[in-house]
Amino acid sequence: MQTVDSSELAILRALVEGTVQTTGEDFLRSLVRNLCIATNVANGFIAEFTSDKTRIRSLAFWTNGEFIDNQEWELAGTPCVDVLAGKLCHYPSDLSKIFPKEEGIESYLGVPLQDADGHILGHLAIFDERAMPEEPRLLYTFKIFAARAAAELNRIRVEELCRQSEQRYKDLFDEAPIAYVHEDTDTRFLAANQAAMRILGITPEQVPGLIGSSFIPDTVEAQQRLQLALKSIEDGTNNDGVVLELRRKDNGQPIWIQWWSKLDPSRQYMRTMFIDITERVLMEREQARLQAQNLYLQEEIKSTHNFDDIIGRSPALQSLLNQVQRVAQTDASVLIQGESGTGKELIARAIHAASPRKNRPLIKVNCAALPSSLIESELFGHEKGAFTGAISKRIGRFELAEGGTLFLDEVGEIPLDVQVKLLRVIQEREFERVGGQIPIKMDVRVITATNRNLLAEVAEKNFREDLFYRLNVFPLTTPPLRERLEDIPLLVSFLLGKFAPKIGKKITGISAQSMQRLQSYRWPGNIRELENVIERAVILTDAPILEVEPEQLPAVADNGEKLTQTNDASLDAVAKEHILSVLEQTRWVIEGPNGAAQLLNLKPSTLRYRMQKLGIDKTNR
Ligand SMILES: Nc1ncnc2c1ncn2[C@@H]1O[C@H](COP(=O)(O)OP(=O)(O)OP(=O)(O)O)[C@@H](O)[C@H]1O
Repeated sequence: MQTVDSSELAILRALVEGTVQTTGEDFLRSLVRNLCIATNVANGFIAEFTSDKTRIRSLAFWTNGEFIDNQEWELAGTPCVDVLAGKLCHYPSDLSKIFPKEEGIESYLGVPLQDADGHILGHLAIFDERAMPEEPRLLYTFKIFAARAAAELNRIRVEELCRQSEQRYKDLFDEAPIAYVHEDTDTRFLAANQAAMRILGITPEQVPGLIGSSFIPDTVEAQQRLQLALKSIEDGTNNDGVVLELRRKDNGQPIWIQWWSKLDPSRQYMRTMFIDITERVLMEREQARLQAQNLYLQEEIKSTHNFDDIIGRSPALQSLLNQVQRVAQTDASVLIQGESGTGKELIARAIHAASPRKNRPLIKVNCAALPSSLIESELFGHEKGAFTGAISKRIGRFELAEGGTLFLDEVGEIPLDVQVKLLRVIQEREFERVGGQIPIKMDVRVITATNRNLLAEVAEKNFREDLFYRLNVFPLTTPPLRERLEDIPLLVSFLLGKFAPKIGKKITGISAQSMQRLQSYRWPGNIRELENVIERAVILTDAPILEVEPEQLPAVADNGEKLTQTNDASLDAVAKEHILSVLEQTRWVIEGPNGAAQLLNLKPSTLRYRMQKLGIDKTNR
């Protein structure tokens, strides 16, 4: 055993030097050892009580100049019982007589270690085989050591509580279903929880230093949203969270989040929370698509209320219908060529109706009725702000036709730049909205029709050859009416059944002479013209047997072209004259307050379509 420096200073030095450098277990060992040296007692220990307070467990144990392993022992029958009761307890001699269990031990000095609230944290004790007289210096020294020991135990306990609470917070942060990110004020990531990493498609290694704004795609709309979001954070008005569009880091997939961000009181970093609302946004998009489709289909029902069966038994028509039946079962692109009014649209609808897509919509785009600048956005839709006038997002016809068929009528009118895009879309089966960057997958069958000679347009470089072959996988030609004159009686009876009740006339048939007249006419306007002639005759007739007078059929040149007649009274001719005179009057201005469309009370697109149909072109004047 070491000799003791008896001065108070030496004791305090032993205490300070023995414990100042260390914490935790080392501190406790050093404290016990120095306590024994300072008090000149052979044995000492610091211990804690088990949670049921029946046993005692040492944290540091010094015996005769060395540490021994920590141990646990029964409390009952030892002087430690008094210590647990919160008392300092000193047995200067004869300890083993009072506590027979402590055989060979003569003296004992123990004290409870308490926190500021009086809770017992542990127990410090020294004991010896020699007597331990009750000297003030001994008690004084002992109490100083005890105070330090209590402070350290308290510190250890608080540290443990902090560690547990931090762990709880970390678990909560990590495993919360809501995404948490700590970012510095430049949106550089400091930490991200598991939900955030899962939503953003990043790994823990990628987190430090990632820039939050790098998740935002470079589209007008997404960037605008970000600016609005940042502003609302600055103004403190983002209480409901802002919706942001992001791209996942791992696969570039678009995601939408509802985002809250707040500057930490330290102003060093931002506490950001978000939830994944991609599913909701996609559902809303689908809902918008369905609403637009619904609207389109309602219009469609109105405009096709006269849609009826295909009438005719001529071999030319029957062979066409045979091909329709066959091609309908496939997904092949079909190009229907034929003169105006021969029933191309009817055939397109028949293909759709006989195809496996029949329960999905057939969406029609009349490419001639649209100004070329709008065709692209009509077909593919556009994002808000994609171009001047794109005030809100628009869903294109390809999207409306999802799962069904898109019928591009007058496909020869599509401008060359849109032809390139159309070709790519048909090849890759995906497209982007104008001004958008998200590729939209599509499952759409494309049927096209034209009354132009598309091959000649290809030769003239007005139509892309590659697109022509893409569209013309299965070519169909609708025969002109003059090549199936034998269908005229059937068509006439069908048309009488259609118009007479509508106009309110009782007509039972047509005179043989009139029928003969109809069958010897060349029908340059085909069935549409026949419809017009019959409708007009029904209006004019009062008898139950319909008469078609020679003057009701415009004279036709040998090549099938209508002869220009000064007294041409057909509806088309009258309409053409009227439109021409209005156009002259507006100096060929179509749109705007003084445009021809306004004067004729038509939509500009409808007027353009009619002009095209009637062959009205400024360059021919
Ligand atoms: N075989 C037929 N039976 C009954 N009606 C027909 C038949 N073919 C065409 N029609 C009618 O003739 C009119 C013109 O047909 P449709 O619009 O399909 O022709 P189109 O070739 O597409 O014309 P355009 O090239 O001018 O667009 C429609 O009212 C249609 O119902």
